Amino acid sequence: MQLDLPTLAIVGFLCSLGACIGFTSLMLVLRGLPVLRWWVTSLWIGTIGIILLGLRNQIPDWLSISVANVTVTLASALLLKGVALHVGRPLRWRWPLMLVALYSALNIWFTYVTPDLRTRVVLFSAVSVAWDAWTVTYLLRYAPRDVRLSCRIAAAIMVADALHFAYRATLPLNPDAGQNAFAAGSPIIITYVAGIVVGLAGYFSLLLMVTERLMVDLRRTARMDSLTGLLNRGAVINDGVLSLGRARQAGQPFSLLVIDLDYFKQVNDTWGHDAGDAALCHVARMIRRHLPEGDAVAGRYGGEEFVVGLPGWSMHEASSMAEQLRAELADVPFAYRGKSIAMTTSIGVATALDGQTFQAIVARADEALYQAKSQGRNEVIQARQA
Ligand SMILES: Nc1nc2c(ncn2[C@@H]2O[C@H](COP(=O)(O)OP(=O)(O)OP(=O)(O)O)[C@@H](O)[C@H]2O)c(=O)[nH]1
Repeated sequence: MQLDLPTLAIVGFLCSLGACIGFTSLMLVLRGLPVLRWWVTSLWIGTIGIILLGLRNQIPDWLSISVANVTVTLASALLLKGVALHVGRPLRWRWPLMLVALYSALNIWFTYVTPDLRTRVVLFSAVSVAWDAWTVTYLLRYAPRDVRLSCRIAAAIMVADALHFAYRATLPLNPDAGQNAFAAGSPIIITYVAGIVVGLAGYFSLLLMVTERLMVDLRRTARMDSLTGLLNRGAVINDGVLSLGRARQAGQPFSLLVIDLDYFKQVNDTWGHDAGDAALCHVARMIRRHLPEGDAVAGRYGGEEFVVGLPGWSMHEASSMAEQLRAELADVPFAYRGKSIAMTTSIGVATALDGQTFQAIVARADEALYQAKSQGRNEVIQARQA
């Protein structure tokens, strides 16, 4: 088998083209994922650059050298923009464009002013290492915890890419290479093969990042109450059980509130269902404001019923938070489209007894809540501690 440079260039081009087609299809299917737009644009522009580089001696030099190199480095800038967006640290154009401009100027200088292929090869490798290092910094420094694994894998692949370019940068320095850096023989062939392998791994790492992000979003959506943004019933039970377990292990108390709006049917009947929805969101916001940092669990347990789990909180502390919530809601009418909607709430409070399950604590808080309802509503009642 003959592994010559033109053959490897064609293989590289075909891989790149395949990635363009694959990622463009993915972008069409996952409409609305902005990072994919950056990455797909980067892949197409990079592929155009590879085509132009491959047409050396068949098209004018200004196309196969200058435009081709600028195009390839622009593709790296677009990839970086996508990565920055993916990790939630959008990057301004100014610095990437300055690197593109600096590299382009040097490339043009060593093509037309003092032509030197060896310097151009070193420059190309150096700027590729710079892009890799910049992108790795974003991936490792800013990746949110929930998508960190795929970002770390992508960073590792980029480090491999940087290493292969660093090695390639040393090849023209070999005295045997003369003005024809590509005459360096098998070492340059090895870097081309490595480039193709790392490139393919790089495409998969982009796919991995997109997949992990989608999985995280899917899990979050499955756990969320779509109206209020709090946890839904299933997630409250799931997280509540875990939170109770952790509190027990740490020898801490665990208290729980069940909050139910009073005469909520009347809110719907009087002001309309949209106003009812807005009122539920208003209560959710209020609950969120009162939540302590850390392990607390808050969710919508039923139609107009909310549950708040408070690990480390005693009955006394939980009751005083419940009283603040009740008073705040009763004292400040909810403003909705110029209307003022008065609302009150009844709250049951319970603290975990020895060995009691999460659901059993909810049931005890629920009993206290119904006592509050039967006593006239707008009240906080503590569950019996026996
Ligand atoms: N707007 C809106 N209303 C809801 C939602 N879920 C449940 N409800 C309404 O909440 C009301 C609950 O009514 P009831 O169970 O009679 O309770 P209530 O009127 O609050 O009376 P008490 O709890 O006894 O004070 C019903 O009218 C439901 O239609 C929702 O997501 N949005």
